[in-house]
Amino acid sequence: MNSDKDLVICTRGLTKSYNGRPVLKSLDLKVPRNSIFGFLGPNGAGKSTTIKLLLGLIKPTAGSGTVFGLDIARDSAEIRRRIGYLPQNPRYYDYMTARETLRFTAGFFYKGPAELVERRVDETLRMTGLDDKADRKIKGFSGGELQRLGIAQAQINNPDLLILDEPAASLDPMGRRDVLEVMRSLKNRTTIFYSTHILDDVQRVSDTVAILNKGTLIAMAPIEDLLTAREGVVYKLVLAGNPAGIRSTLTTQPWISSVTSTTDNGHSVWNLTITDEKAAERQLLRLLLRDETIAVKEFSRERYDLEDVFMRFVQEEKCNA
Ligand SMILES: Nc1ncnc2c1ncn2[C@@H]1O[C@H](COP(=O)(O)OP(=O)(O)OP(=O)(O)O)[C@@H](O)[C@H]1O
Repeated sequence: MNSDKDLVICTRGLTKSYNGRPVLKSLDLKVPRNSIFGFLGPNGAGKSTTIKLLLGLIKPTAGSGTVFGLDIARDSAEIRRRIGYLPQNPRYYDYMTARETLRFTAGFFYKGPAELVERRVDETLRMTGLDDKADRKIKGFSGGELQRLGIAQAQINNPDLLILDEPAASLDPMGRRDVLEVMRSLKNRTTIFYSTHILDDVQRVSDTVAILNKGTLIAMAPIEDLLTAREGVVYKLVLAGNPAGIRSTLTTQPWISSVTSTTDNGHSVWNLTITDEKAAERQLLRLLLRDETIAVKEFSRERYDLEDVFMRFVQEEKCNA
């Protein structure tokens, strides 16, 4: 696990209530430096509330938090100075061009001689793929272009942390792909904390994910761990021939915890749950190929879809409620 100095955001017991109704319940969030951290949850889960607390725009009812080690209640002005923020519904002056908009933003957040500012505006337009639209009025921009402009604005002062509230929610597949691509390309420059209710986006772009449901954090882990750790790694095999011999060989391997089987079109379809992945990589295929009474039709390592993981966590929450 990360030590606190590797964390850009760290909250402890962070809680927010409105009129006595808790909408965020004792949140312990740890966001590692240089991660693309997907903050996932359905509508109303408390994602925007968390972001507003981190930015110091609202005060916690209980608990505390730090961003860059600075206290979110006490040092919010300093925190905001070092953050780039894209709100859920950004507003633009649509009579301006993209370049004029970024110059305007730079006037507030990027200090330096005019030449340097101009260079930064150019660089930011390039980074967000807007260089060929730089001098067009925003009025005709697509949703995806507007969101990229929003990321460009948030990025103008080279922030140490970008906070994006639902950056791709309202976009069509092309717009979403472009926005996710821009986020991916910024990974080595900054930490990105973004909220979303779209599982697919998290799976495509994040390296770490936290799942929030009804104000409660129900999971937080590197995405790979979340996708594999719940039941161990599963290999799927489709075999032709007589599998009796290989079955008894496999069930005695200490690195296989279970074998379930069905038949499909006369073939045996097996799911093997693996407890030691390295041992499986070394031995499994070799054991199968050694058995001449079977033919291996299919051999694959199954990945859980984040949607499965999410649904399972949410189900468990309901059961524990
Ligand atoms: N100022 C407020 N007064 C009362 N309730 C509020 C206030 N702001 C937010 N809430 C409630 O807090 C809950 C969490 O809202 P929040 O906006 O944080 O959710 P979210 O996860 O960002 O959802 P969405 O994706 O729909 O924006 C909701 O039930 C919302 O109605």
